[in-house]
Amino acid sequence: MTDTGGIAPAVESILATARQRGGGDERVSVDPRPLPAAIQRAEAAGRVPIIAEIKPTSPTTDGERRDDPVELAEQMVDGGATALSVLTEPEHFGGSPETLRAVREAVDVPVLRKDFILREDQLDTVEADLILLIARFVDDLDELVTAARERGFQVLVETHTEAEVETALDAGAEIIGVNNRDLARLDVDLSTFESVAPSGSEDVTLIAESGISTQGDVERMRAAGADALLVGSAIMDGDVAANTRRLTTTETEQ
Ligand SMILES: O=C(O)c1ccccc1NCC(=O)[C@H](O)[C@H](O)COP(=O)(O)O
Repeated sequence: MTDTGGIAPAVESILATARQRGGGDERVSVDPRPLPAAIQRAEAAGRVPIIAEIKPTSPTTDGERRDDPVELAEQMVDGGATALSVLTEPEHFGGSPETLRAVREAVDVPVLRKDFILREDQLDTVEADLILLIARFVDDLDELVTAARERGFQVLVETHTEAEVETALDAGAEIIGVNNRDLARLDVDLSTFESVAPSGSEDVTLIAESGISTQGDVERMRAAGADALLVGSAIMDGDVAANTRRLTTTETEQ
């Protein structure tokens, strides 16, 4: 694993269970719904491209939301979500591969599998349009990016530092997320995206992740170059359709 030094106990626990988790028996083959095209459609329709996350709970959330994930997904799409992110991690986030399967069947937007994937066999758990790989935790990013693409997945490489962005670009990443949440301390700082996101790379789709809750936050991340924003807690807390609509209809200048 690349670097797990000095990370929060909750994340140590997430990684320990991820190392134990098996993968699928059969290699998956995905015909993905393209994220860049979905982002373009949202922008043409005057909506901010938001990837709304179905996150029943997390180490930094109080309690668990037990609503039907398919209903939540449909409400997010009604609210204008460009894509969905579905947690499949069971122990710390209340997710499951079955949830993702059901959500992907019910909607027609791209669906990201949000999990802590460390090995190739874990790619074969369930079909998704995109898969998340966290640069900090994957041993050989090039190898896993290639393995994911061979299965048809689009790959979102998550970063938190400039060095990780370099690693992602070296691995040929075309979709890069900058997580404003520091997985070492679990604190969130929106200036992370502003300082770490690469500028001027037209070929890369840039996603600002975590800590986005207000229309001001949306404007700030868009002004810093985010093509799309990944939002979990602020959408899951309350009326998910209304929360999604509030963020997707923010006026931004790009
Ligand atoms: O969300 C957490 O508490 C968390 C804790 C430990 C590792 C990862 C965690 N979250 C993963 C994410 O990247 C977020 O779910 C996602 O970016 C949405 O963030 P937010 O909008 O702040 O819920």
